[in-house]
Amino acid sequence: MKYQQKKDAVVLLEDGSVFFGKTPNANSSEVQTSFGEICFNTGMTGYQEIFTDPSYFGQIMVTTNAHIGNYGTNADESESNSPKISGLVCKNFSMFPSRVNMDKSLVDFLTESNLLVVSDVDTRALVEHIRENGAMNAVISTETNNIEGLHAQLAKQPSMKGLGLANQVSTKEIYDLFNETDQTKVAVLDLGVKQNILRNLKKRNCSLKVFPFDTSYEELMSWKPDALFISNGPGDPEPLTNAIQIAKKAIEEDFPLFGICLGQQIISLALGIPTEKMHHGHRGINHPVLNLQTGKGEITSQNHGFVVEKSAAESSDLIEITHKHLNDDSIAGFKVKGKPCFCVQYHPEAGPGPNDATYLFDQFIDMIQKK
Ligand SMILES: NC(=O)CC[C@H](N)C(=O)O
Repeated sequence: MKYQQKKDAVVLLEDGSVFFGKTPNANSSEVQTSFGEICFNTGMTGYQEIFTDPSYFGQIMVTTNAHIGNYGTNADESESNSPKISGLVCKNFSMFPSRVNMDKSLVDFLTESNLLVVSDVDTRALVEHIRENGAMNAVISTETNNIEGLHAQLAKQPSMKGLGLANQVSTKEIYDLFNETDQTKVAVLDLGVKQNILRNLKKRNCSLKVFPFDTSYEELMSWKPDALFISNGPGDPEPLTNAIQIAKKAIEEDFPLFGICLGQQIISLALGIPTEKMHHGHRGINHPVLNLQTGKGEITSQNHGFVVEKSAAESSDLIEITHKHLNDDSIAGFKVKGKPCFCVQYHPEAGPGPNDATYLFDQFIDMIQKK
């Protein structure tokens, strides 16, 4: 058998808390260790989309759904070319997946990318701990007898606050996604873009050119796009000065601009409205949002650990807040007054998650056509 016996493993948090589990995929003769910021996702399904979402780069994912891996993986369902999390912590990890259209087991999918899985963890206690004590760095390891040594190494890891990570996940080369029937040229600034965003734009007859995170505004414009899109992505938005400059120029020049998640944070910083680190973030597929323009609720997919500073957003006369998160009243979306520019903190593309908010892509196309 390819994977023999489960080996003991540990989840150690920055505050010294220790949770024990087993790993189904560590090489039995080697020690394996991985660092990252610990976070949890409450989605009951969609683990492959979550693990391959580039916004999770640098994070160890705890899944609250008790069964992970039971429907395997399928190459068509990835949000990028490989898993992007730093490691997985779960309760029950299935070694015997079953689904008609799966092409690989989750254990193979993750092991091929050298990703450590720690299962059999009391994830309810772990999640409660993160909820109460906030986001922090953690290490997962098969080195269960060296807690002190691991803790010393963990103390040297950088904090997620202040960390720019788009350079780790953005495309290295410019690439095109064209359709015969394409009508609208959209330049995508790739800070870690999810495939489902590109699919949603293509579905609406957009010709896309995807640019690396450090492309200049002038180079983006030299393609003569009709609009600009700033993507989701990992890390703190604040160090992404080039992206912030691009948003600033687009807004100044009345150039159509749409941003999702990290994209919203970048647009906010471009307007001088600061962002801040949240206590433990929003990550799941049933986050309720109120659309303040229609008065309707939307159930949304979310994945963010930073947020636009609420008091600064509310007192800014540059923006109109269009969406609010119904759990904590945080800023879920805004538009820039008098400019063809809007953004949301959540994921209208879903992947995974509900499709309540896909109208935002239509709104983007309408905005471009009006312009
Ligand atoms: N999904 C995203 O774009 C996340 C944005 C940012 N990295 C955050 O955690 O808030």
